[in-house]
Amino acid sequence: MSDLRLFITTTEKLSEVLLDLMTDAFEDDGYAIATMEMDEKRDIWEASLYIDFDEEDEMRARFAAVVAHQFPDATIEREVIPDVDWIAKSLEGLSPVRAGRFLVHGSHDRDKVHLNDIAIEIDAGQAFGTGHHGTTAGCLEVIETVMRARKVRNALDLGTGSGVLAIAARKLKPVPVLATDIDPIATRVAAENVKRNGIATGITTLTAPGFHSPAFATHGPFDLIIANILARPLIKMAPQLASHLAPGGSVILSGILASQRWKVLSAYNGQHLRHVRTIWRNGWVTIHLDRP
Ligand SMILES: C[S@@+](CC[C@H](N)C(=O)[O-])C[C@H]1O[C@@H](n2cnc3c(N)ncnc32)[C@H](O)[C@@H]1O
Repeated sequence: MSDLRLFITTTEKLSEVLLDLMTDAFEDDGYAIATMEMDEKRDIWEASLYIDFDEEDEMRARFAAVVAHQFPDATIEREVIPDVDWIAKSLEGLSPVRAGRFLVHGSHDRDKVHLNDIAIEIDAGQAFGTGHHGTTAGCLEVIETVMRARKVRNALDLGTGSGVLAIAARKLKPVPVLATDIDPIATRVAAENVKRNGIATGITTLTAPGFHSPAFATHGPFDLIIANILARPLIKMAPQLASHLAPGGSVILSGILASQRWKVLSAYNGQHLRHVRTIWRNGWVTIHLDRP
């Protein structure tokens, strides 16, 4: 388990350069690497390397050597990572989460919704997706950007979990949304959450592994495909996902660790999709691509 974080404070652009250098140097040794936005307005980012206490001297020297050429003036700072009680932490994940105009909140926080919020009510339960995870929040942010900027006539939320992203898309624009999950419990929870959010029609929930159902052909091709799963299945399903994307369509991928970003990007570039933007949150990335 990592106990210590060594990090360099930088800007968004330079954090990407640092991430590449760090990935090349440390990924094969199994070290966790992350870039995090600390202050959006002032463009302050941190590029971090997670290590054990007893290797601090050695790893600090390696880190300094890796960045020395391109960042000769970089200061390597350190932070001790406190022990976290993850069970307590997950139960505590009940405060509302803001991502763009979306506010994802539990039923006990209805009074926290402001006039201009697009509120999504999800209680922590048996399916993933209360908005607290960096991947969900990243997807919400990109959904808003895409649906405002592009002509989206229908959407697919693959790996819907609690249904949070499908609900978000439908609340932004009254387009048909197909929400699927490999797990029948998730599909049931998603359907309940759709109703609870006052959406009577427009979202179809379906249990299916990957693209294995004729429903994808019936409902597709899609102008927007959102898939917050994990890097490995996303890489594997790149050809199928691309084949269900309409011309000019957009794709939002998440569940990807920062260190896996290039592998996912190259799988989707291989399907002639173009990288538009990456959002980094707590070591996870959300990738927005489109079909030119
Ligand atoms: C990280 S959760 C994402 C939930 C929600 N979309 C969100 O963004 O918060 C991933 C979901 O994908 C589902 N999943 C995993 N592999 C899948 C597959 N091959 N096909 C469909 N769903 C899958 C899981 O059951 C889980 O509910």
